[in-house]
Amino acid sequence: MWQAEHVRARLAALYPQCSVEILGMTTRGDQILDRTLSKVGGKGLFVKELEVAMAEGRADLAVHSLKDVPMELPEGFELAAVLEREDPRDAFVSNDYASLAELPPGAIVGTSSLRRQSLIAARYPQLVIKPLRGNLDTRLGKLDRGEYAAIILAAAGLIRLGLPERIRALLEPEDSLPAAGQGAMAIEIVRGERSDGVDLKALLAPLNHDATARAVTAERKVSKIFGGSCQIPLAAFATVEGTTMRLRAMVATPDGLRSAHGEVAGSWDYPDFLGEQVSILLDSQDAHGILEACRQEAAAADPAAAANASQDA
Ligand SMILES: NCc1[nH]cc(CCC(=O)O)c1CC(=O)O
Repeated sequence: MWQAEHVRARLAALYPQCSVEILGMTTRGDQILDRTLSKVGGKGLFVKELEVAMAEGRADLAVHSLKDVPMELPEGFELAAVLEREDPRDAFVSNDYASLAELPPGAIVGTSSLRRQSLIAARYPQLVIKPLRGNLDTRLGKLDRGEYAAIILAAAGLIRLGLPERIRALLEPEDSLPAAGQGAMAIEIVRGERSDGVDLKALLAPLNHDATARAVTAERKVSKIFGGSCQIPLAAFATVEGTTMRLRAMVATPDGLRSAHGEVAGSWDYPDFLGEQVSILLDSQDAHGILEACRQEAAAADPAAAANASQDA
């Protein structure tokens, strides 16, 4: 809702003659709180209901956290704009400890992200990772009630909701490489002109942030190459300086014991190419073997879920 309101306010400032209304919706991703997303169908759960509303003409655009948007949109939909990225880093949140390194052995860390789980398990094998779902208030409430010693959240969500003081430490990309698209918002529309001839994409173009859009294109290329199953800890993070893009990526097993890392840099004019190049680097460290191991492990644990799952960042 914060994100929708942000887009509404920006459109109202750009087009004072237009009225922009928010149609609040709850998605399956918001409702399913007892299971990790990877087990119930992944990212698509946050966008499907909004696409139905657009297809039925009840809404013209949908505002998403880009991290939750599947790599391939259904036929007839497109991303019209990617907004300037908020802080893309993961945040360490705790009432009693200042950093992951300070946590005592056996301390319980909350996260339902396989990527965060894998990174923590690799560096801090003495910690215990427990699932954590729900909206931000729910997650913080569980921390405050002592169910966890610490939790890991996207800094962007805490900042947007006015809770930056809850961030005890920001995890640097070197330690916790962000998920593809983390911290960026995207606006999805029905492809093509509206029936009344309005070109929504052109109207939304001023909201597009070029450097962010190029960076997330590279990141999402990596997700596309290795994606398809939510059972995979996957990170992809691009930064832009001038017209040079630097792209880092990682795939790993959930236990963090096997991982592949890569980094490339090049012109920001070829984000897909950079995504392919870094994927080749990962493959030279047996990334596909790692993914296969993840798939087999997931299928053994829960065959039905593994069959229809997609990426949960
Ligand atoms: N998967 C849920 C989700 N999708 C986007 C964000 C945070 C905001 C963002 O990354 O833009 C979160 C929560 C989290 O990761 O803590």
